[in-house]
Amino acid sequence: MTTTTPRPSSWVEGATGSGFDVDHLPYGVFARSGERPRVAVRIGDQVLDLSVVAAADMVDTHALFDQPTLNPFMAAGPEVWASTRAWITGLLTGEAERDLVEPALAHVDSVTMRLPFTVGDYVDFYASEHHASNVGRMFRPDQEPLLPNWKNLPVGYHGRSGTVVVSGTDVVRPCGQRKAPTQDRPTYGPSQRLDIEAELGFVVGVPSAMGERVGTADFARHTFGVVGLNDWSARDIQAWEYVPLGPFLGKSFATSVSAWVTPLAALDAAWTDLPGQENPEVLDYLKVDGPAGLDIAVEVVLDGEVVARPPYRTMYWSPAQMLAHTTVNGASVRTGDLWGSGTVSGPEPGERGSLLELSWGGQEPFTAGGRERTFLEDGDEVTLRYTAPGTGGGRISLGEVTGRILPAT
Ligand SMILES: O=C(O)/C=C/C(=O)CC(=O)CC(=O)O
Ligand SMILES: [Ca+2]
Ligand SMILES: [Mg+2]
Repeated sequence: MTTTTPRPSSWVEGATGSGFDVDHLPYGVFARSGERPRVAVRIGDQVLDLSVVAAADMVDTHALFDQPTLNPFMAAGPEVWASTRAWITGLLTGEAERDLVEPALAHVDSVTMRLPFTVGDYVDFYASEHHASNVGRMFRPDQEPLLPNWKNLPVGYHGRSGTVVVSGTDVVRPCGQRKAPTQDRPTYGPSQRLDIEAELGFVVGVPSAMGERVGTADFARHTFGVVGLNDWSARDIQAWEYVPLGPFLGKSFATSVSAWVTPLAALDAAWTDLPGQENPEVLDYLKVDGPAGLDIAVEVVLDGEVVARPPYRTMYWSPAQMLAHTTVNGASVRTGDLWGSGTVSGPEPGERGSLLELSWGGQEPFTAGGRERTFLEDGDEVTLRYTAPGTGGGRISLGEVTGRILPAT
């Protein structure tokens, strides 16, 4: 892990120790009634309207912030990301432009946060060895838990970008076909095994051309940042439909992402070694140089209680390998492409990132809010929280993802 020099704190009240000081500075899109949505950065519990301060400060990229999505800023590339971060840090730590900044601050609770970027393609991976082994044991009890390809390539599937929603959006219980092994015929109806998947999402900033491969070393040139991600999953629909082409309607009804996108630069102190890929050794295009994993701590909150603490650093496949694999056939990526890490599960029972695993297929209920629980009930609210070491010596809080289950329609 990199050693860090403490950075100055912001003069914004409450920023110090909030997880949202100047060592973090995540971006989002906010709106107030009657106003057009614009790009903001978060400091403490305040949103700073970047469109206003950039125009007043005559920043030459100011037009990137007077936008309803982060896409134009994300496409602008690493030099603009770095100069913007340095400019914002100066505004929020120095006194010189405080008169300009203060009127552009608003409490997060006084604005509505929008989906921060227009999602291009959404791809979801399966990068946790512990999750993949647990699911394998439950879905395919008569086979080896990990299929032969699993340690040779990061397994993934294409999801549905049009149903990616921002944190706080309610999720209607999906209906679909399901067939329990004990039934002769499938039935149709509301999912009875509705679940969460605690994941991280990675967002592409700089596109690549068709025919070009993005190597693992080029990860930071293309990747803008990280969001919290809940890949809601209907296990009964999934278990019946997934053979042989993979998840389809069991996961396409909603995927929630955090309103705040943490730029990669805020994770400089979080890089850590992968758990190890020696047996088998991976092909050359998947090799990584140096620490490629991320030390991000996840919390799953159900019914107001933390029910799991999945550690992202235990993931087998790194984000750089997922991007390299996505483009190794010459497929291009676009600004706004989103890829999910796959469910984050650690080796311990209390580190599992899905209710499927926490309740072992519904057979071993766990407790939350003083009650026995298996899958999601109508009215349940689930929040995923994420923290990582910051470059200032403390921890940063990545954007949380929350969603409530509404009854099937
Ligand atoms: O092994 C299976 O059939 C199960 C696959 C998944 O649940 C896919 C998925 O969303 C992967 C993940 O989030 O890790
Ligand atoms: Ca998933
Ligand atoms: Mg999904």
